[in-house]
Amino acid sequence: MEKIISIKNLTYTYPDSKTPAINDLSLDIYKNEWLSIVGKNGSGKSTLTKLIDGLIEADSGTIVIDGEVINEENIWDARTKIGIIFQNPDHQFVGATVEDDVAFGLENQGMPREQMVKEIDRALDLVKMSDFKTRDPQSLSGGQKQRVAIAGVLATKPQIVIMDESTSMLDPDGRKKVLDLVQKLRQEQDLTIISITHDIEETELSQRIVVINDGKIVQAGTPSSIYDIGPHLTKFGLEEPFSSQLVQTLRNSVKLPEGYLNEEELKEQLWKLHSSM
Ligand SMILES: Nc1ncnc2c1ncn2[C@@H]1O[C@H](COP(=O)(O)OP(=O)(O)OP(=O)(O)O)[C@@H](O)[C@H]1O
Repeated sequence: MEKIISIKNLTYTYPDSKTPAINDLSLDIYKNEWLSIVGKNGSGKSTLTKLIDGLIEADSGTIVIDGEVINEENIWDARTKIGIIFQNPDHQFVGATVEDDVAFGLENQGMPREQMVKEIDRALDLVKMSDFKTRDPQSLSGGQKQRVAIAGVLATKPQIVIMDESTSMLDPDGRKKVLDLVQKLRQEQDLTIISITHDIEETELSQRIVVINDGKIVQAGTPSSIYDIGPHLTKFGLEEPFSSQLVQTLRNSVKLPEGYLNEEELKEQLWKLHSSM
């Protein structure tokens, strides 16, 4: 597997703080993977994002993006490879219409008008929002707003998309739709997804989870292996996933296979039990 980001011994302490927000953290992220970074409030997730995107500079350690050690000279080039989708889409809208909004990142790149129109259409088509081109972004639902925000990011053709609590303001249905879309785009557009969240439920579609606490990685593994530590997640200020809690409770009365079961697997097991009764 090819690395797209390689972080080594990264440490950062805010100027007015005594304890490091990121503390000797090392992490490799691979091309086309979906990595979830989870941790409670204040664990260091946003600081790590800011370091990766070059908004702040580490006190020590290195970040390699797409083969280049990041420094003051090449950070702007590295940033063009990264797109960030934030928690509250209202804070990212700058245009009066959906298409103006998607155009924003492209205008910043100085793209000629004709090519820009094509790119906007392509990006809106990818997120199935072409019919909303002339709408005021503020008039859209939360899920639609996030799809437009994703289009804005995709239009600039990043290799890496960082989702910073991007679905935390959506209802369960809106959240599922956005996460399914991200999964599809990851596969079709060969993107690397880094999703940052304090909500473990949001990580099911990712391939790997790292749990951070006090600026350090305290657990890493596949979603099943992380969900499997169930109640121990509370040690890091995280809630045990609902399906994992349910499985623990059901195990007291029915026989279920070992290990973590996701919702689909649990449904299947319960059907089997039901039909054998
Ligand atoms: N501008 C700042 N100045 C000083 N300390 C800061 C600043 N921003 C964050 N911190 C501290 O750094 C640590 C990590 O914060 P960070 O915002 O990275 O956490 P987080 O995991 O993103 O939290 P949340 O989920 O609440 O967004 C915390 O102890 C926080 O208080």
